[in-house]
Amino acid sequence: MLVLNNIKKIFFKGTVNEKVALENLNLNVAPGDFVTILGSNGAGKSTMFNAILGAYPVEEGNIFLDGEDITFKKDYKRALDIGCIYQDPMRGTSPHMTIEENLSLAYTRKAKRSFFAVNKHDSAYFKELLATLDLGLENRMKTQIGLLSGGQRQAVSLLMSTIAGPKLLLLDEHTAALDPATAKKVLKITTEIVTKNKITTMMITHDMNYALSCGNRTIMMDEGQIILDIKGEERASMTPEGLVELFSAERKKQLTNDRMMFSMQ
Ligand SMILES: Nc1ncnc2c1ncn2[C@@H]1O[C@H](COP(=O)(O)OP(=O)(O)OP(=O)(O)O)[C@@H](O)[C@H]1O
Repeated sequence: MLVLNNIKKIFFKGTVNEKVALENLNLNVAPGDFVTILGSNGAGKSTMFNAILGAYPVEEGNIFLDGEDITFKKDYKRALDIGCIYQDPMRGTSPHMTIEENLSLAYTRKAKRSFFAVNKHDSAYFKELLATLDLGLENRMKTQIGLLSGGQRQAVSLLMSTIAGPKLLLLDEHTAALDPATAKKVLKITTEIVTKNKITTMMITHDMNYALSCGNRTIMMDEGQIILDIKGEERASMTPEGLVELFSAERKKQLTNDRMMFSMQ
């Protein structure tokens, strides 16, 4: 459902600061896949997401979503089909609007309905959705979202990003700024939401354990390319240590000398 075909992205092209961030990047994600993405700092993970989102044009290659070539499609049009949640809980929500107003904005955007006030029917639906988070937020629907904790905000962001049924959900280290217990809870909620709604998902993480425990496929990036792609039985029996060894062998380098920053809590 998502195909990346020979993607190349260069920053500061033709200058002394030229940086090839993605090169020969190929990926084929099947409908319903939940792909976790690992890689060292600067490997190109966020750049890949930005290329999919249309934040900037790519130098070479094509991007297909559900068979449609979206390579030259405007970012705001892609946003109707692709949800994204970032590390910073402040991003993606309107802090001075209430929880229910934020949900309503996300809900009505794709339906091309005007946003005036939250109607009773929608309000009941939002309450039901919030209750599934099990954070008590269904009783705080009139609370400004800026007053919520980081974890609560990320949980609401998950609802906002999935409420209009996106084709693809991109999670860019969306639990990295949360304490370990909250991160675990938000990941549990993430898995529940994407599984229930059958949303094709890609999640960047630096945590090897989460990379293997969430989703059905793990890819590892290095220098703008995918160097490992693990799924099925191989993944089911994979350990974080095994991943490190595989990565190490692939790069023919020892990870101790590497810039990789993986936590193995
Ligand atoms: N907007 C930009 N302008 C210039 N260079 C950029 C830009 N975005 C990314 N880069 C460069 O492209 C390379 C890949 O960066 P990217 O942010 O995709 O890495 P990453 O794998 O997401 O790393 P991290 O784990 O640290 O977030 C890096 O060398 C980075 O400095």
